[in-house]
Amino acid sequence: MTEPYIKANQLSLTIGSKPILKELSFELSGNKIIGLLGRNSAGKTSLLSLLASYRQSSTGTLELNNKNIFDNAIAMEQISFIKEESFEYEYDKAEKWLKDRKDFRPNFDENYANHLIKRFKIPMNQKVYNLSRGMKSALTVTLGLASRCPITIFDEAYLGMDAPAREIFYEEVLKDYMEHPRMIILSTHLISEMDALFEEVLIIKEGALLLHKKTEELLTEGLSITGPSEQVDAWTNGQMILKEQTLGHTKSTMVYGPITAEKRKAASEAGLELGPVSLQDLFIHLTEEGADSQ
Ligand SMILES: Nc1ncnc2c1ncn2[C@@H]1O[C@H](COP(=O)(O)OP(=O)(O)OP(=O)(O)O)[C@@H](O)[C@H]1O
Repeated sequence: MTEPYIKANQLSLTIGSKPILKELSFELSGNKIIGLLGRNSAGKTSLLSLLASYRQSSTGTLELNNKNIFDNAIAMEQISFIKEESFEYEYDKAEKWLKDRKDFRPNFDENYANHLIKRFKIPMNQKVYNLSRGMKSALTVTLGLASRCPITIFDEAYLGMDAPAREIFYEEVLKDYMEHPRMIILSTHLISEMDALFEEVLIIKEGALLLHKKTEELLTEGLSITGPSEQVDAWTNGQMILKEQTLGHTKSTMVYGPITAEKRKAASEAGLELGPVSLQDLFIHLTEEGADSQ
């Protein structure tokens, strides 16, 4: 199949009178791992539900390879949407649950599924509703990874897992993506553990798209600058300031936005210390009430 190309144009979702998603326009193309970041209630699940055709947008368009996604059987075959499930009424054993689903997934790799079952130690002879929350997550994640759909969406499906299990998940996402490239979209608000996975990120805030950038580019636009307060203030004047901390006469300020080579040179000439900012820090401060990106 050709590499996926998703285009959203002025995409909005209103439920009742509540605007949930507000005129989002973006393009996602090619095989890559994409992070969809947003605070609680930002609209991540709502956006992913539109992508997976679980919902129809109120206005705007959403296309896969230039065809409307909603009600499009071809698009449906190419998208796998994995989210945390409570499975309250899932009385089948885990092995039957997985078997019933794999038949609808043409790229499903049984050997790989078995490998994941062993790594996550999923008790496949137990009834699904009886599995622990972490094992339910591991089961859905196994389905998502082993299905090898051209567009695989994980909507915080790994939240129920403990730290070692999440580590396995991150390792497997990366390893399997390298061997079988596809578009993988991971939504999360737990960024520090996952930032190394994302080639690009979309950040949504209160239903609107705050930014969509390559992770590398985003990270070069965040900078912490430390030194004598007056000099730091002079240097950061005119920059978008995300955070300031002062200790005695020393100040550390986090800024965001394009920084010219001359400005960097001026900082080193003034003896100011420039340091990187993590994706998590950028996310926290860019999505704060009152903050606005450029
Ligand atoms: N069916 C619905 N009816 C009314 N409001 C809804 C419905 N579904 C979602 N919302 C609202 O839309 C907003 C976005 O919810 P959504 O689940 O998409 O956010 P999220 O970013 O995935 O949040 P979280 O990280 O907490 O899971 C929330 O305010 C939520 O209450």
